[in-house]
Amino acid sequence: MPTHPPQTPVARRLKHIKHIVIVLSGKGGVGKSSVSAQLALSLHASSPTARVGVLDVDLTGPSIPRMLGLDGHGVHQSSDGWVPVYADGRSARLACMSVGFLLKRREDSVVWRGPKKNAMIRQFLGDVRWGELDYLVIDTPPGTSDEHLSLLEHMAPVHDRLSSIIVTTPQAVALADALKCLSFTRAVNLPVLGIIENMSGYVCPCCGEISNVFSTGGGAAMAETERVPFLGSLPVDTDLVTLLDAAEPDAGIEEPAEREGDAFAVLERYQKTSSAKLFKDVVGTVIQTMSRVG
Ligand SMILES: Nc1ncnc2c1ncn2[C@@H]1O[C@H](COP(=O)(O)OP(=O)(O)OP(=O)(O)O)[C@@H](O)[C@H]1O
Ligand code: SF4
Repeated sequence: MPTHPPQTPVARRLKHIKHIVIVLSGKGGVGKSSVSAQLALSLHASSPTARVGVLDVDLTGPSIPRMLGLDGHGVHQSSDGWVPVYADGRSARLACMSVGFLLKRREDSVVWRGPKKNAMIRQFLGDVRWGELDYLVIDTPPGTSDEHLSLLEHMAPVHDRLSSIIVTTPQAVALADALKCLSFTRAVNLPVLGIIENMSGYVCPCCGEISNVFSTGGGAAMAETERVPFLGSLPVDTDLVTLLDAAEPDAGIEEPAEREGDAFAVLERYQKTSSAKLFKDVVGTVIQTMSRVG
């Protein structure tokens, strides 16, 4: 009788997740977290039944809770592990987990050495009750650090369901770092769904016209040279900043039920931004490519 190797806690937890997308960037501040948040919001909107999770492993700079309007929420520890925070309330189709939910205040910082970060990542992967998901989006720290290696090591049993997206801006320094990221994915045999060029031009808040303030097209050129799909260009969109950065927790609101309103507002308002319209095409390509990869 053939014997199967015992499943690791991570493999057991991630058993019912169809696709896992790791979002990477070579440099900080290029919009990796906002792309992760938009990817989750757009995948959620891509079908009335899509179930999406977002895991924020940017341990020293967690911004996903704020971007999804979930700041101030806490994580519930059940007898069967951590229950993620749902951005869409009882529909429970958009689940989120971040170290940000474990900090007392948003300003608190995480000052951990490598082994503690590794343990936290293992706990995130092995202890969160995601249930059945179509997509799990993982936001990572900039560059390729210990966190990335821990993540891939713990997820080795589900490697066949992993893929990645690389986010860059058009500037030469960002592109050079994005290239390092691409070389990392090749070294660890991680499929790349494509490259996104963020902050590529500027959307005029008056007329919606896109102007090229800095150079654009570097991401597309890099994708062509490196024979990686180009997923699209996202301009600087002031509506997006207002939405993702202004989801400040209201000091007067303490009840979780009232706080839930912030997340619903983000879900609704995002779909009205010009970024959401552009991102719809990105997500269409991502879904198509993912079905070929994993
Ligand atoms: N297309 C865009 N239009 C306007 N603002 C954007 C856009 N993309 C990102 N931003 C803003 O730029 C800032 C940095 O973005 P974000 O936090 O996503 O970057 P990051 O690469 O994840 O940074 P970190 O180094 O913290 O990991 C945020 O204030 C975000 O709202
Ligand atoms: S893009 Fe159009 S509306 Fe916007 S500032 Fe220029 S001219 Fe005015």
